[in-house]
Amino acid sequence: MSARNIARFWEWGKKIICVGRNYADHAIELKNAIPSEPVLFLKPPSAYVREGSPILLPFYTSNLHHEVELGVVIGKGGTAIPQSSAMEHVAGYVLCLDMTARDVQDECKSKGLPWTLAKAFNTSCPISDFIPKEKIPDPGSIDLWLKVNHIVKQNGSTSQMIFSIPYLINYISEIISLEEGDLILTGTPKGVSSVQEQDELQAGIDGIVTMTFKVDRKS
Ligand SMILES: CC(=O)CC(=O)C(=O)O
Ligand SMILES: [Mg+2]
Repeated sequence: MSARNIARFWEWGKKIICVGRNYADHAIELKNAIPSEPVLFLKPPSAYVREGSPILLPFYTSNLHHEVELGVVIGKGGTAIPQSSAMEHVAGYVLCLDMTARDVQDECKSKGLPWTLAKAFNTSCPISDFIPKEKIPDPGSIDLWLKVNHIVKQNGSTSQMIFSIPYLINYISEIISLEEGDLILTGTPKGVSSVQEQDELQAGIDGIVTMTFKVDRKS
């Protein structure tokens, strides 16, 4: 059997752990409180979609939002990983979209229900190519941007994160053991907005990666 290649981690079927409300400006734009501890939720591996395939609009939403986020790919698993050694567990990064059916999420929130339908549907996690760790020496200070049909909607720096990557790795791994190939989505800056069928989403980290996805309806 050939050795597994971390650069294709999305094929391994591991966990996708998402952090919500990790940027104060986004929490404020959605009228959410600024959290004192990370807000966590999960996506299944079936949420992954790669360039060349479309983001599919779920039939039950009329308000699908983009959220551009930095994804942290775990290279070495662990439980209760100390912040001081957390970065040793990182293999690299991907640029991610946390596609969110906002109307469904609002309804779930008002009824006290989990966000699964809003966040975990097929194609809800578009990702870029794998970015080796060495290419981003300081992941706590990079700019993420996203355009819809060539118009800039999101442009934020990971320096605005409320909880840093080492803090998140420690916090998450105290509760959910991390494994090689797991992905952590670290939250989105402000500027989320609605997308429609046939829209083109482009996102990037300057000088590092860009990615383009079309929005479509399941035929
Ligand atoms: C309100 C949200 O959808 C939380 C989230 O995913 C975020 O990135 O913030
Ligand atoms: Mg998000």
